Amino acid sequence: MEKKTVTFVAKMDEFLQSVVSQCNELGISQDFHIEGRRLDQLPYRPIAENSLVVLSTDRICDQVEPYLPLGSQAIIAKRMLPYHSLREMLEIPPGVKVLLVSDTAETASDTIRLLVESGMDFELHPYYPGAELPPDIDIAVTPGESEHVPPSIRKVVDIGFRVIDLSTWLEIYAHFDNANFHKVTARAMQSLIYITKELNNEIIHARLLQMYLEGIVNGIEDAVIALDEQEVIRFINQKAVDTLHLPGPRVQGEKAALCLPDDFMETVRDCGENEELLVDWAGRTYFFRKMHIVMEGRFLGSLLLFRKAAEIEKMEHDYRLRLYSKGLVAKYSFDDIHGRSLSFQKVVQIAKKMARSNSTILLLGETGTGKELLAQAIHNASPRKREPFVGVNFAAISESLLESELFGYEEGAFTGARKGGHIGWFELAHKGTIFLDEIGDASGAIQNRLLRVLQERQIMRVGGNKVIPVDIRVIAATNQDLQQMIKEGRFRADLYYRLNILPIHLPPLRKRGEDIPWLVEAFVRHYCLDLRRPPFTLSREALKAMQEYHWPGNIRELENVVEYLAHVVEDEVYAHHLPFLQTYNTELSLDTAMLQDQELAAYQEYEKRGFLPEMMAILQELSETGGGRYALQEQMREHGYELTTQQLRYRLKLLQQDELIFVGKGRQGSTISPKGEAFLAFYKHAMAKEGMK
Ligand SMILES: Nc1ncnc2c1ncn2[C@@H]1O[C@H](COP(=O)(O)OP(=O)(O)OP(=O)(O)O)[C@@H](O)[C@H]1O
Repeated sequence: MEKKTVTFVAKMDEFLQSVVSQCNELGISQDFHIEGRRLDQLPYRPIAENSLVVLSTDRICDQVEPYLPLGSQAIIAKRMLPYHSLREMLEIPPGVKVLLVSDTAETASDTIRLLVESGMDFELHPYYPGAELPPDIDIAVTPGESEHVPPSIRKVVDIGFRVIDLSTWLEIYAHFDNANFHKVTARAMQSLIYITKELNNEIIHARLLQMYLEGIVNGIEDAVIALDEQEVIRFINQKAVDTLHLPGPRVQGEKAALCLPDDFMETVRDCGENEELLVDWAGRTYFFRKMHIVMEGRFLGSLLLFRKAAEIEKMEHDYRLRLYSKGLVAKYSFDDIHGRSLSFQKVVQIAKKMARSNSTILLLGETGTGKELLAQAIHNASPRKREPFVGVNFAAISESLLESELFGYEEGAFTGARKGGHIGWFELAHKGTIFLDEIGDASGAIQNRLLRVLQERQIMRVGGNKVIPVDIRVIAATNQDLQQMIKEGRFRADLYYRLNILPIHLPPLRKRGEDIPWLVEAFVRHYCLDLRRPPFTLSREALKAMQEYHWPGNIRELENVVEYLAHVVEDEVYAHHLPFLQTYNTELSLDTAMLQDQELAAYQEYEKRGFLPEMMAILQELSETGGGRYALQEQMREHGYELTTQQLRYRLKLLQQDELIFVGKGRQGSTISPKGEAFLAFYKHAMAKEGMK
C-alpha cells in the first residue's frame, strides 16, 4: 500500500528535526511519508496534494493557509514534554522559584502550561530575550533554548524540544484510517515503563537511604529534631522524644509550637544559626545547637541538636581521666606558681598572654627555675587545655629509643617492633601541647627531624611512608646557652629560630631574693599539711642566710630544703638547721627507719632497673667529694661502672627527681642532699645486715 504523506510546518528547523527523531523512535516513519516545511520555504517548496498538514502552533495558521493545496486538511499539533526530561525536573525541590526560558513569550507560556499540567509544582516565571529578569532566581528550565538563559543563573535544566503529543498522532492515524496506532502507543509505553522503572528504583533507593539515616540519627547520643521552614516537625529521633517527654514520634508532621514545650521553643527562636547555647529546661541544663538546612541556596528549615550538659561533662571527665591514666595531663596552673618579685611577675604576665596564642614558646632558665611548671601552666591557660600535654625530656631517654618514641613506628619497622606499630609522642600530643624539655640535649639527627616537624606540622612514623598531620603547640625549654651551642656547631641555628619565637627568660632565684619568703611560706604550708604537722617559722638570721645563699638548684633546691626542714625541725628554724650551711650533720640526719614511702619507691625502682649499686656509688662519691659530671664519670669508672655521659646524666636526673641530690648549673656540679645521705645510710645499713646473715 502506498504510504500517505504527512507534512509538518513550523517556523524553526529544530521543531521539524525533533518530529523526525520522534517518528523514528515511535516507528511512525514505517506507516507514513513524513515531510517538513519551514514557513519561509512554502512559496518555493509546495505541500504535496492530499497530504495531511500538521502545524506546530495555531499562531501560524494564517501564514500557512495560502499554501494549502486543494483538498488537503490542516490540524494543529498538541505538544508534550519529552519523557526523559521528567527525571531532571523531579530533582528540583518543590516550591522553588524557577525561570522558564524560551525564545518567545508565547513558547515560554506554552511550556509553563505544559509543566503545570504535568504536575510540576515549582514557581515558574517566564523569560525570553528582552523580558525582565525577576530577582532571586538561580535555576532555569528551558525547552532547548539554553542560549537565552541569563548568565546569573546557577543551574540550567534543558528539557529539550517539546514533542508531538500522542493525541495528535492518534488524529493522524485516524485521518488516514490507519490501524497501526496501537504499535505507536506500545512503543511510547515502553519509554514510559523504562522511566517509571527508573523512578521506582530511585524511590526504593531513597526509602532505603531514609531508613539508614533514621537508623543513624536514632543511634547517635544527641537528641535531634528537624523543622521545616514553617516550623513543622519533619523528623524527630527517639532521644528527643524521651528528653522532651513527648507522646512519641507521631509528633512528626505537627507544628512545633503546638507540641514542643514553650521554653524549648523559646530557645529555638533565640538561638542563632550555628550558635551553641547552655540552657535550662525543667531544672536541667542542656547543651543546645541549631543549624540551618539550606539546599540550592534555599532555606529548608533547621536542625536542632541537644544533650544534657551533665553527659557532656561526664564525657569530658572520662576523657580527662583517660589522659590522666596515660600521664598526658598538665597538673599545674598559674595559681601554683609563687613569686612576687617584679622580675618574676613580669614573666608570669608575659606567659599568661602567650598562653592564648598558638605560637612556639622557648623557656630559658637555669635548672629548677620552674620551666616545666610554667609550661604546664601555659597549657592549662590555653585553648588547648582539655587536650593532652605531653612532656618529652631529651636528657632522660637514650638516643636509640628517642626517634621511635617521638615519632612512633609502624609494625615491622625494626626487630622487636610491637605488633600494630606504636604511636609516638607527637601523635599523642595531637590537638594539645608538646613540651620539649632539655632541648639542648637533642642530638644532631633528632634536631633535623624536629626542624621538619616544626616546619611542616606533620610527621612520618619510623618505617612508615604516610605523612600524618599533627596539630600541636610546642613549648621547648633548656638550661643551656643555645646561642653558644650554635657557635660551637652543636645546635642548628634554623631550629633555634623556629623555637625562639616567643622566648621567656626565667630569672634564677639568687636574683630575686625578695621571692624567698613567699616561696618558703608556700612550701612550708604545703609540706606541713602533707606531713600533718604544725607549720614552723624561720628565724630572722635563717631567712637572711637563705636570701644570701646562691641557690644553684634554684626553686627545686629551696623546695627540697623546706621539705627537709619539715621533717627535722620543731617550730622554729635557725641558720644552723639549714642544710646548705652544714657539712653532713649526723644529729640532724634522718633515721633510716624514717625512710618515706617515696624514698622506698625510689629504692625499689633503682633495684628493679638493675642500677641500685651504681646509684649508691654515685651518692657515695657525692657524699665524699661532690663535683662536676666529668669528674664523677671518671670516679665511677674507677669503681668499675662504665657510664656514658648520657647514662650518667640520666641517673643524676633520677636522683635529683627523687630529691636525693642537688644538681648545680654548668660546672657547679652536684651535691648530695640530706635526704640522699639518709638514703645512703639506709642502703649501707641494709647491706651490712645482708652481710651478717
Ligand atoms: N614559681 C614557683 N612556684 C612554686 N614552685 C615552683 C616555682 N618554680 C619552680 N617550682 C618548683 O620547683 C621544682 C622545679 O621546677 P621545674 O621542674 O619546673 O624546673 P625546671 O626549670 O623545669 O628544671 P630543670 O631544668 O631541671 O628541668 C618543681 O617542684 C616546681 O614545682
